[in-house]
Amino acid sequence: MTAPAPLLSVEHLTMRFGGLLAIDDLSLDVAARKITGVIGPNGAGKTTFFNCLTGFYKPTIGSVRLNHPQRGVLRLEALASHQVARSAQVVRTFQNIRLFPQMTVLENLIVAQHNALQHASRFSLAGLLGLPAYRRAEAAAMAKAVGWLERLKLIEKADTPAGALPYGMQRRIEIARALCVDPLLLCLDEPAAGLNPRESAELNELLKHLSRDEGIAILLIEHDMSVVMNVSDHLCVLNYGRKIAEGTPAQIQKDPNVIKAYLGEEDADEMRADELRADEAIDQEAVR
Ligand SMILES: Nc1ncnc2c1ncn2[C@@H]1O[C@H](COP(=O)(O)OP(=O)(O)OP(=O)(O)O)[C@@H](O)[C@H]1O
Repeated sequence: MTAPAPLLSVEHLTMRFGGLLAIDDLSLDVAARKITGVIGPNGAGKTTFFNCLTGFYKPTIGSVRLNHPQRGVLRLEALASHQVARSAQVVRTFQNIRLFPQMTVLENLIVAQHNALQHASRFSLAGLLGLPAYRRAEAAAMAKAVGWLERLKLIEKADTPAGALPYGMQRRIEIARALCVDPLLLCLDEPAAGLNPRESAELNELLKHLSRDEGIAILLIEHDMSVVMNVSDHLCVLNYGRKIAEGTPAQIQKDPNVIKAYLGEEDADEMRADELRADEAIDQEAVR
């Protein structure tokens, strides 16, 4: 049986800022309906990678092809950021929370759908006159927002200003807002940052639900290993802009290049020596 075509194919992606090579010849496939984690030490190029995928940066070299089920192959590197979200249905969240804090949770989710509403209003006239097409689009936007708030267990907070809610809940609202754009691929930049262990565990469940039950592919940048190792189907490790390893979480955890990148050469040697000593101790114990 042949493997299904990847949802996203990144080929030879390179991003240069003057003399700095932030992404260095990166190639990576992202599977549909799966969670792909992108990890690496600070400054490895993870956010730059997201910026190249989502139209915020034009890569210096390389291509990013999305296999859209209805629209065929789309070249993301040639699209502006609003087209990446609207036409390619590749949606992202940011490291820092970007909700409208004075608006209610529900309003934040409605605003995310302004493109659909703008179209239905034919850029204001139909909206001003309250024509049926606009009213239908408004009702659909409301139903979608309420649906996601229910599924993400946020419905009780629908009328609360987003800025008044705890940090972990605001992170969840950001994900709910991104879901209102019907993503095929959801790119999450450190969604566990600032969460306590209980909130991180809830995030794990949510991400698994979105990929397994809702069929949404997720690209996940995350430093919190309790999240990324738990939920990822596949991992890509970057260091100084280069891919240094790729595989399942179990493979990545024992990859010597990854251990070296995170711990440094000396600490990695020390860790290997500790492991050898522990193995020897077990062998001696077995002989006795
Ligand atoms: N707009 C920019 N102009 C110049 N250099 C940049 C720009 N954006 C990122 N960089 C540099 O590119 C490199 C990669 O940065 P990036 O933010 O992608 O790393 P990261 O892996 O996301 O790091 P962190 O985990 O700390 O968020 C860094 O050296 C950073 O200083």
